[in-house]
Amino acid sequence: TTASYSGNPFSGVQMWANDYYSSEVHTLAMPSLSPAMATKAAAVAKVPSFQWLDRNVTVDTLFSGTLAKIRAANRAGANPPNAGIFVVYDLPDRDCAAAASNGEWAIAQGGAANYKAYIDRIRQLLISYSDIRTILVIEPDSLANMVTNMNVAKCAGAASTYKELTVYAMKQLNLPNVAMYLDAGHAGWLGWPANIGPAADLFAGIYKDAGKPAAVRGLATNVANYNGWNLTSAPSYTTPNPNYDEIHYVRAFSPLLEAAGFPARFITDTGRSGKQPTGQLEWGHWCNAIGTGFGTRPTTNTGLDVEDAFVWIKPGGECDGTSDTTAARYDHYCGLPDALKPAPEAGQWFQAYFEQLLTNANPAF
Ligand SMILES: O=[N+]([O-])c1ccc(O[C@@H]2O[C@H](CO)[C@@H](O[C@@H]3O[C@H](CO)[C@@H](O[C@@H]4O[C@H](CO)[C@@H](O)[C@H](O)[C@H]4O)[C@H](O)[C@H]3O)[C@H](O)[C@H]2O)cc1
Ligand SMILES: [Mg+2]
Repeated sequence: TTASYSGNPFSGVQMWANDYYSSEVHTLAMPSLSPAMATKAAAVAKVPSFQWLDRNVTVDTLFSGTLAKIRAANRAGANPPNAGIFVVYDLPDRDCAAAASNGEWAIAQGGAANYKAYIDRIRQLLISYSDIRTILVIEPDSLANMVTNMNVAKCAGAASTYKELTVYAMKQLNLPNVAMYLDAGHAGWLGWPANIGPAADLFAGIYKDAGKPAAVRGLATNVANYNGWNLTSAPSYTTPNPNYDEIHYVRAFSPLLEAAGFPARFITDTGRSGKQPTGQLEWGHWCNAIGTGFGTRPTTNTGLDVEDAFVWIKPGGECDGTSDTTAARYDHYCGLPDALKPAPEAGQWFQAYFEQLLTNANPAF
C-alpha cells in the first residue's frame, strides 16, 4: 500500500493541507483583508502545514477527522496520494523552560498516565488508518530543553518523565505507515558548539533506549523558529556561532549522530523563515518575532542528501504566546521590544502576525 515505505517518507506522496488551518485563514484572516491581500491569503491556506495535537481532545476530533478526509481524498484518486502531517505535543509539564505554551497536564497530577493514554489513542487511529502514510513531529522543545535547561527546576524535575514518555511514544507509534522526527531545537539553540555534542549524545541515547525503531526517521529542526536554511552571510545576532543557519546545524549535527549510532535524517520548518535577517534583537528571542515572513514552500527538493524535506510545522498566524503581563501563561519573552504586540494566547489566531508573514513572504504570494 502507499502507506508503507522505505527511505524518505515524503517521497511518492503529497502533504495534506488540513482544513483547520484553512478555516482559520478563511474565517479569521481574510474578512478584514484588502481584496489583493485576501487573494494571497487564500493561497496560503492551500500550503500544507502540520496539524498540532496540542490537547487530548483534538485526537478524537481533529486528528481522526483529518485522517478520514485524507482517506476520502486518496480513495477518490488523489495522485500522488496524500500523507498526513501532525505534531504530537502534550507532554505533562510541557514547555518546561517557558510559560507561554504550558499544556493541560502536570506530572504531579498523574500527567504521565494521561500522556500514555493519549499516545495509545493516537496509535489506535494510526492502525485504523494504516492505509495513510503519516508523518509525526514528536514534542517540540522537550528534549532540547533537556540539553540546555537542566538548571531550570521545572525542566530538571521533568527530565526522567520526558525521556520515559518520549521512548514510550517512539515504541507505540513505531508502525509501518508512520515516520517520526524528534524535535531538535534549531541552530541558535542546540547548534551552539557547546550544545551540539551533548545533544547528539542525548538523541542517540533515546533512539537506542527505544530500540532503534524503524519508524523513527530522524530529527525536526527550527520548529516554531525563524532561522534561514542556507544564508549567504550570518545575521549579526548569530555571532559567534559558526552554525548560523539550519544547513550548517544539520551538516554539523549529522556526523555526530551517525557516530553515536543514530543515522538521522532531517526536516526543517521554513514556515516563518522567509525574511533574513529577521527583526530579532537577540537570537534567543523566540516569541512572536517581528520582521519575519512565510518562507520556502514545503518540498523534498532540499539540495542536501540528509535533509528529507522543508516543511511548514508551526502554522503561520497562530500565536507563540500572550503579551498580557497579567496572564497565567505570560512569558517575558513575549513582552520584549522585538515581539509583536498585543498578542493573544499561544495557539490563538494572531491577525497582525499573519499579515506580517504575508507581507514579508519569500517567495511572495
Ligand atoms: O556567545 N556565545 O558563545 C554563546 C554561547 C552559548 C549561548 O547559550 C545559548 O543561547 C541560546 C540563545 O542564543 C539559547 O537558545 C535558546 O534557548 C531557548 C530555551 O532556553 C529557546 O526558547 C524556546 O524556543 C522555542 C521556539 O524555538 C519555544 O517554543 C520555547 O517555548 C522556548 O522556550 C530559544 O529558541 C533558543 O534560541 C541556548 O539555550 C543557549 O545554550 C549563547 C551565546
Ligand atoms: Mg513555543
